[in-house]
Amino acid sequence: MCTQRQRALALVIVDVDHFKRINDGFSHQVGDLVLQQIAHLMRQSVRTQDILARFGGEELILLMPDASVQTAKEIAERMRLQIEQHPWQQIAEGLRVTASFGITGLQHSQHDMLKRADEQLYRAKDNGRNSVCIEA
Ligand SMILES: Nc1nc2c(ncn2[C@@H]2O[C@H](COP(=O)(O)OP(=O)(O)OP(=O)(O)O)[C@@H](O)[C@H]2O)c(=O)[nH]1
Repeated sequence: MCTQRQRALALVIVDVDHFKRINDGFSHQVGDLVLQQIAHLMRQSVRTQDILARFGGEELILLMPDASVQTAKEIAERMRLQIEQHPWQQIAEGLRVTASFGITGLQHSQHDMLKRADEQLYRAKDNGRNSVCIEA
């Protein structure tokens, strides 16, 4: 019989809060700058083995090999704070930006990870946004 040790993997989905309001209230160009800056801030906090990619319009996805959901949560919490505290007014006066995070991991199940991370993201949005939710 063959056995294989299951490695850890965490999946994080990040969605900018009220992004439509940013586009409508400032401009599409400001919206684009916000997305670029968030990707830049996140890249500073990821490890070399992590994969950060754009996923659809205003969403980013982060794949973290060998990370538990708990580790991913700590890193996501740091990113959330960095985004909240970034001096956005340097891009446009009055601009404030937050993001919501949904996280799941292989430790729960290998099935439907994207769907499950997305469910956590929606929980974060429901909790008032600017928050990190993990699969319990
Ligand atoms: N500037 C810019 N806007 C984009 C891009 N891709 C998607 N969008 C916009 O992102 C907005 C996404 O809005 P919604 O999905 O309604 O959600 P939201 O306003 O972010 O609100 P919540 O997710 O509920 O907090 C839409 O208005 C899209 O037009 C892009 O590349 N650049």
